[in-house]
Amino acid sequence: MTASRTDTPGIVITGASGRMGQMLIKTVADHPRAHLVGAVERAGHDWVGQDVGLAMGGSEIGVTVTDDAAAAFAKAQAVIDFTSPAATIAFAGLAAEAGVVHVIGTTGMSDAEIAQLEPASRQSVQMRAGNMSLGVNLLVQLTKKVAAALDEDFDIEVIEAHHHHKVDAPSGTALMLGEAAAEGRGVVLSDVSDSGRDGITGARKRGDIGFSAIRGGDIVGEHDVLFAGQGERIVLRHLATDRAIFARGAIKAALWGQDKQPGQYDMLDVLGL
Ligand SMILES: NC(=O)C1=CN([C@@H]2O[C@H](COP(=O)(O)OP(=O)(O)OC[C@H]3O[C@@H](n4cnc5c(N)ncnc54)[C@H](O)[C@@H]3O)[C@@H](O)[C@H]2O)C=CC1
Ligand SMILES: O=C(O)C1=N[C@H](C(=O)O)C[C@H](O)C1
Repeated sequence: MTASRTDTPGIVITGASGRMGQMLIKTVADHPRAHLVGAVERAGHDWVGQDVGLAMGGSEIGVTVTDDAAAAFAKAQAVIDFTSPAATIAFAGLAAEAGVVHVIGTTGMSDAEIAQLEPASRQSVQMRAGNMSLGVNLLVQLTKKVAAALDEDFDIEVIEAHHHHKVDAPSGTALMLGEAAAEGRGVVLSDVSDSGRDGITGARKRGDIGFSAIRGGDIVGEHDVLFAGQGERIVLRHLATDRAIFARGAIKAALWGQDKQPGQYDMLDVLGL
């Protein structure tokens, strides 16, 4: 990791010791147009008080891990947050108070939890996406187009696979793809969503959008959108093999948000898709 220019936007990473936290710290520290100003972990975590570079097993980078998010945010222009729903709701309020861009990658949020983010977005730029990669966001647009072109003779199924540590299902990406398919078809996802099939489920209902989740090993993230018709199938697929794709997208969003008005945005806004 090299020192980045300090005249570039300063970024705080929350959940610093996590899989995404560590990837983000490396990617920000090496980024030519951003620099790391803070690393936040939950109170009581053994990284708190340590230099984040040393805690990650590398060389010192001069940023001490803290559990004082408000103090860290006060020194930053953007916060990149891949943590948990409860932490993200708290960070949204703190980001609004500090007036910094809040990039949210956390998934597994209920509709009620998502609604709790809105008040903060009146005072800060909030960019939230279940997947920050260019490839998945392109796939979202392709899914919408294919779903709009086909009728209900084609059954839509979203199939995802992730590592065995993942705690939420369907994945945030699967839900983005399901929403895109529903939008293309002109229906509301919650009216047609079918997930967690088990036992005597009855025949598949025409028009449903199904979800299946695989969990195993170190799979970074794989998503198929299957359009299954009579005598033919179309499969749109994205395979993530490196978490760097999510980190690069999150930093792009943090930089993009610097001159935007407060409000809620997604990765399609950032990428102009
Ligand atoms: N939107 C996207 O592109 C992507 C989203 N994700 C999502 O990001 C989230 C995190 O994923 P991972 O890094 O794999 O999980 P992880 O479990 O490895 O890391 C989460 C980190 O957040 C920390 N944390 C929890 N509460 C906290 C608090 N109050 N203050 C500070 N830190 C706190 C934990 O201690 C942990 O270090 C998940 O919801 C996952 O689905 C993951 C990859 C890509
Ligand atoms: O938890 C993960 O790892 C991932 N989560 C996101 C999701 O829920 O879709 C994005 C990516 O697939 C990795």
